[in-house]
Amino acid sequence: MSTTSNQPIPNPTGPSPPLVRLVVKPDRGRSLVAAGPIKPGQVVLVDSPLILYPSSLASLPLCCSRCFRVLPSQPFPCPSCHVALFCSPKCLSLSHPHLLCHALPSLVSGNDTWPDDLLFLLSAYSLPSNSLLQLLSLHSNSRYPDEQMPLIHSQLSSFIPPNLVPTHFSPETTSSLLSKKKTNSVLRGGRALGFYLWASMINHDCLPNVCRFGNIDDPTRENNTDLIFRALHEIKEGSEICRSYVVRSDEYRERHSWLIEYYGFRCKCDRCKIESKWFGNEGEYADEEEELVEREVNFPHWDLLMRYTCKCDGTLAPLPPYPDGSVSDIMECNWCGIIRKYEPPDDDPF
Ligand SMILES: C[S@@+](CC[C@H](N)C(=O)[O-])C[C@H]1O[C@@H](n2cnc3c(N)ncnc32)[C@H](O)[C@@H]1O
Repeated sequence: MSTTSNQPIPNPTGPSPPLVRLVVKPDRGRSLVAAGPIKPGQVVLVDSPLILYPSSLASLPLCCSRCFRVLPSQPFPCPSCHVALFCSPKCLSLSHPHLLCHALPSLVSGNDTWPDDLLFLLSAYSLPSNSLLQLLSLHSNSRYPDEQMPLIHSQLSSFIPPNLVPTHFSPETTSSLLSKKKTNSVLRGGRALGFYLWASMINHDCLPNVCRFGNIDDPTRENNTDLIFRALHEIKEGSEICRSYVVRSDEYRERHSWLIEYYGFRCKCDRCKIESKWFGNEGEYADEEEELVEREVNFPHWDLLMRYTCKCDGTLAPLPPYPDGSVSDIMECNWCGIIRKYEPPDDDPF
């Protein structure tokens, strides 16, 4: 059962009309579903970051503070803080979050306990009010430790001059912002963390039907910080769009602990229903032999898993359909970038 939301999905650089709509499901909250039939390889969603900020102080000398590409040998320093560096006059002119800019000289020379959280908070509080509220609307299932909150908020206050105090600045907002990090932040290129409003609405399945592309270092993409979601196979109208929050080749037990720890839910997808019974889990199978028979004979998802798993453990998705609408049989890995023709999996799964 689901409730249709009237909330439109603005997707300026994505498919038009949008291929997804937002619904609310009783067991998992906001969810994206296919607004019509979706073809294998089709771009389902393109999402730009609400914020993107350096994941640590160590990232600052390595990457552009605007686009987060690796810096050239002659970068352009920020004329205000002299700490942030930019890769081009264009990125320099677009600059970086104003509160972060103000705080960076003290932050890099100080000895704060939580510099990474301060980088996030200063970037978030620099957002225009409506974007900050969008960030605050994201789901979270963990609370920042209450005992650390007064200290981190007072450290944060010391970096914000009285004339720049943002509208929603308060210990409650700070606490709420920090609680969003674990469930929603996306690491980009190992050096920046981003929050993406619509991508954050995509729920999990251990047999996902979309995967995420978007190499931040791709020199051919102007919007290099966008995330692009492509369909792995055909998706029927009304079906939920799901990505995998875990490494898909991981065993049930690892997937289960990760999902509980980071996302606070127990996955009940078709794959988990079967694998949870395997030997060593909560299992029905009394011994390893019985389990191996089950894995080889009765695991209906083997072909699906193999077809879309690259040797590097990344996910393979078909290239977007050709202009005439025909589907490509060329697969691209979202992790190592390899492009190869679809090869049927070996017979022997193990
Ligand atoms: C990134 S958010 C996804 C959007 C979220 N449903 C919302 O309402 O904003 C992740 C959260 O969605 C829920 N979720 C995602 N996939 C789920 C699933 N397969 N089963 C149950 N809950 C799920 C969990 O609460 C998880 O912490």
